[in-house]
Amino acid sequence: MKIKIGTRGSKLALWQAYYIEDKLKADGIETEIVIIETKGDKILDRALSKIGSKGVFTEELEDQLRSGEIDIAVHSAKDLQSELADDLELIAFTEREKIADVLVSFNKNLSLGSGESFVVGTSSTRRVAMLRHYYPHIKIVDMRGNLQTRLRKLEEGQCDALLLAYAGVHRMGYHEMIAQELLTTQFTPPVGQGCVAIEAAKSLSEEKRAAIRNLINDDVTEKCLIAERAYLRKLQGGCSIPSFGWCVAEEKNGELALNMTSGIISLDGKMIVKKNESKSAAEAEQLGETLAEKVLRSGGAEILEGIRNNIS
Ligand SMILES: NCc1[nH]cc(CCC(=O)O)c1CC(=O)O
Repeated sequence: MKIKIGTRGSKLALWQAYYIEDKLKADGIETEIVIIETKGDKILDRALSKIGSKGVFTEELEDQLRSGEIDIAVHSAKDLQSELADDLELIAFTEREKIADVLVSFNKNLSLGSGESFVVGTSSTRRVAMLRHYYPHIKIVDMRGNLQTRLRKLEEGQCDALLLAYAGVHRMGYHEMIAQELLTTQFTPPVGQGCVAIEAAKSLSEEKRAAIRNLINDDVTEKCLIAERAYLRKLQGGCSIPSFGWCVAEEKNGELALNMTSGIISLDGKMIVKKNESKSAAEAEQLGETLAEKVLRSGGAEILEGIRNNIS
């Protein structure tokens, strides 16, 4: 059996693809990595929220899944749309690593809470809004591009620090530049952060599908991701909406219990809705949906409408 692994060409994407490849190879499966450039990789001069359309980082990969050019596509779970086309599915989720956001800088003494004002580069609407909400004295500059591009901009002095996901920083080996790990109570992560997901066409052979699931999937992470993605789907927020959703699993009396915190924040950081709820792992999907309903009912719908008017 040979499994063809499709991936974007960024260093982070390649790290993830090799990570998956290693797990398959360890079981004697033959693999091939196919690098595919997406629209999101090509267009670097516009804010992502302005390119706007769904799937700018996934469309080309999905076309090749359908044609059988590749068997699986490897993604950061965070970058995936909440709804996939009917002929595609997510067949595995890797065990999640630390989900926090981190402040990365050449100056390790920087801290958001110090009261000192400095310039943070980020392009994530969620991070911008949370900075405005919790740390209004911080100046923000828009910073797109892959991790290496952003670090170069940091080096050139376009900002004093970057706000990034620990997972990416760790995978790229920039660990020692972490000045501060942010509190998850403030910077609650977005749906999927820290997890690698495997996408496949439903037409993939059962033999391959089973082998991949068996070697890659972490059952506990999968439950959490099902809840988180149900939240995102019900909220109808794309990846450019500053929503967040983080589900944690815990063994309780021999049963897996899920606890999830999710919400949405206005772009200016002035309004934030955050809700928490628990359910059994068997009700993962309902957990996400219930939370979305709660968030929407408690002011989330108004925030979402404001954001839509602003972005379009
Ligand atoms: N949107 C870019 C992106 N997609 C996945 C990661 C990091 C890895 C992860 O969260 O799994 C990053 C970089 C970042 O947000 O700092």
